[in-house]
Amino acid sequence: MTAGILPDREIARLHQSGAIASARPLDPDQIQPASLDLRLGPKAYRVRASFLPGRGRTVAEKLERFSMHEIDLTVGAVLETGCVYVVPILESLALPADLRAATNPKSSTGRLDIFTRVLTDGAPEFDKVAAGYHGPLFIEISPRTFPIVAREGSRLSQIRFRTGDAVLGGEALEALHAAEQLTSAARPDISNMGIAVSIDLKGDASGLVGYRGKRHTGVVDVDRRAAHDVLDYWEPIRRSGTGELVLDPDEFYILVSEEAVHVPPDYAAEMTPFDPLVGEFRVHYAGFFDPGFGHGRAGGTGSRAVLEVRSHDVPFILEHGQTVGRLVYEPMASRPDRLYGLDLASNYQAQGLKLSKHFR
Ligand SMILES: Nc1ccn([C@H]2C[C@H](O)[C@@H](COP(=O)(O)OP(=O)(O)OP(=O)(O)O)O2)c(=O)n1
Repeated sequence: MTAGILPDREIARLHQSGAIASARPLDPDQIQPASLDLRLGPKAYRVRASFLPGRGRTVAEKLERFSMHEIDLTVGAVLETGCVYVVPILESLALPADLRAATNPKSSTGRLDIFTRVLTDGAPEFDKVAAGYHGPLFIEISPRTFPIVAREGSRLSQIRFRTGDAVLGGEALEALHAAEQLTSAARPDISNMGIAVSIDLKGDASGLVGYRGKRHTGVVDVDRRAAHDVLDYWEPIRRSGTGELVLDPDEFYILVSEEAVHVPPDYAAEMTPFDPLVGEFRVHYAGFFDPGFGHGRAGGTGSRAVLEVRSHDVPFILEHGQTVGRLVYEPMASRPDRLYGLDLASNYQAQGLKLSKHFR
């Protein structure tokens, strides 16, 4: 198979062959152009603290030691901020030896500041699924800003499957940018680490720059769209005279990229946080960008990247145009049948500054 990220059709094939098994039939829109959404199983475990199983150990073994309480998700339950939960996922894997995977919170999950990571048996790291992995998947969930309601079947994270190592280096990325214009920056900073994405602090015509999460709000139901009023959960942030924004330590911000970004149909991208050694702040969740995101023929012209930003330990002054992340591009093993924004109920195509789909 050609090196790269597996498209929708190949993910469906993995499901048919049993390499992706599920306790329930897949939801009709669960397979995305370059990823599969993972669904919560019927039970959550409230654990004392986050953990990794480590080599040779199963997550179930560790849950026996660290679980404080079991929660029934068949009827839905509130997951509180500051608490850590582990939930067995409905899908499990029996990957062929040449296929590995990576997981990531869905964009909607990152925008709600729900910290999630996926665990596999024997894993020394979060969010990486070893080539040829056979076994269950578990998700660790820790809501940071808003308490949430989740239930069996809720989709908080997603998985991408890849073969080989085909991430584009600096020169290949320069060539792709010359052919396809990956960001709207006049002279983008391109390196082996990806193409730079910077922050917009000028805002829209009304001067709106972003949002800061409120504290002590009501719950957000992760399965309900346009169900919550923005101002009950978010404080709008307006442009300042100087074009700076001081990030309060441990507050959560939704901001937007200065550049429009573009993922051509034969590629997928991933945003990586800006090197935190350079600053005390970081784009917190970043995430997967689908083939077709921001693509003109898929109705995406002008799509910006949404940036979930936090400062740690000290207040940090962000300035307009500062680099906050990098988009790393990787070819698809073959072109997906469906692109983001085309034939899909895509929530964020052609977005500007956009909160998650749960708000109206
Ligand atoms: N920091 C990020 C991460 C992603 N995206 C964009 C690019 C993705 O292609 C798109 C959708 O991402 P997900 O599939 O993760 O999001 P959801 O599944 O929540 O949304 P949808 O229902 O639209 O697929 O959001 C973004 O603007 N900013």
